[in-house]
Amino acid sequence: MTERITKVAENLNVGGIDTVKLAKKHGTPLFIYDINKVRENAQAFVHTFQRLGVNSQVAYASKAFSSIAILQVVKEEGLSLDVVSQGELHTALQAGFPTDRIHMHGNNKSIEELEMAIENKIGCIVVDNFYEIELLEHLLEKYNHKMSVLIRVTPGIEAHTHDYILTGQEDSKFGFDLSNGQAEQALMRLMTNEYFHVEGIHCHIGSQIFETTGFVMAVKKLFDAIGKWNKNHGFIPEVLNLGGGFGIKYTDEDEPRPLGHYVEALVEEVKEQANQLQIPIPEIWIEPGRAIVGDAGTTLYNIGSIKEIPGVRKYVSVDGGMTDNIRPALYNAKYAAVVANKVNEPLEETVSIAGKCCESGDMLIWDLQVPKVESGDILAVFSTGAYGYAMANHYNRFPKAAVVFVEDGQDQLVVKREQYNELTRLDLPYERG
Ligand SMILES: Cc1ncc(COP(=O)(O)O)c(C=O)c1O
Ligand SMILES: N[C@@H](CCCC[NH3+])C(=O)O
Repeated sequence: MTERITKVAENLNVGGIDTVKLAKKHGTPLFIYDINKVRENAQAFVHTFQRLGVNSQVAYASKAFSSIAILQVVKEEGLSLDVVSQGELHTALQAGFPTDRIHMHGNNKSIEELEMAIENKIGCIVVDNFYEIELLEHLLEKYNHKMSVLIRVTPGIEAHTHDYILTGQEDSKFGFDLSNGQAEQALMRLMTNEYFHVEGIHCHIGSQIFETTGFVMAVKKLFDAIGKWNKNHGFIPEVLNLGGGFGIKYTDEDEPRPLGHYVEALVEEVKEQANQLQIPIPEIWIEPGRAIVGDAGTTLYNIGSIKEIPGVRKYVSVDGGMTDNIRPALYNAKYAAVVANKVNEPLEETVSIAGKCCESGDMLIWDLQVPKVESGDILAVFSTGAYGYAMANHYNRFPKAAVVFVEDGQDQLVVKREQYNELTRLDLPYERG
């Protein structure tokens, strides 16, 4: 899939390391991240902004994969961070992430979450709804703290992606609607309260989007509003946060643009629109998650049972599934994979890769071309770095997989495999009477 994933001798090699050896050393299922690829993805965004001479922040959307180690890498690359919960903020603090570069999202932020954000003086809160404004009005006064905020708006854009990961359309649980005036009401309420510094506007149109058209349309819609708000309230945004959503390659059917291409399209449109309105070019922020870590991740599984139904299908079961990658079951997401210990062998058969959960829908890949597979082979599924470990669950009480980073020929365990006693650590015995 990437140039770093090479076929050396008989085995698949990722980041300079033989994946079959990694599977033996760390066990399976195993997430491996090619850290040089993470760095390369981050810099593709950062360098393009620098080349275009625009002030920017590239905030990693940590929902894609949050762990102390990955946030340390992201910090080293100079990115900012998007968190959507106390748990994600806690992880960021544990990783020593500079709090002034943390932005908080959420469509139902709790008092505790907001207090944690205020107490840690995070860089900004992306305000989502009127209930949140009310909570913040009380809390900021109580803490006597002035908070930088962005107003999250829904621009009414239907990007071309799966319905469940669309967010910019009018009928959405996120943000203030632009067309019905709610966004303007929110702006006025925030601008007239001394505890808020309204830095700008945020919008996110969805995830795994390839075309630049949706992003460009969103910028146009934002500037329509800015023009109006400028006239009505003298509002000039210092920041435009255009969210994440930049698509990556999962299979050969996907044709994403180079990451810098999305930045170029956004910057060009923002510059043009700002010039038309005769306002200074705002700082442009983006929030990629998938595009930073997605194609840097590969999952290794051990192949166990193989069931052939003559004339129908061959099911090849692996020792993970919807517990470590729920995306195929949830979004019908497609993945590419190879048998890691047989990468040089000719493709001989078509099989379907099943997970081990007690669900017929727990299928990772339908109709995959492979060499002759046998129990004990190692399957490597590509581009699992985003929303894989992050959405892992305990269905059927399977422990969570381990995560290993590979970089310059070295491997490092960064998230331990969960143990059975950890699965029951919150359980209390039943006591009658
Ligand atoms: C507000 C917001 N920002 C950023 C992201 C990251 O999206 P992606 O991982 O597709 O870049 C999401 C998720 O879709 C999001 O909801
Ligand atoms: N979790 C989703 C994307 C939604 C991202 C968060 N808004 C996925 O796996 O594709």
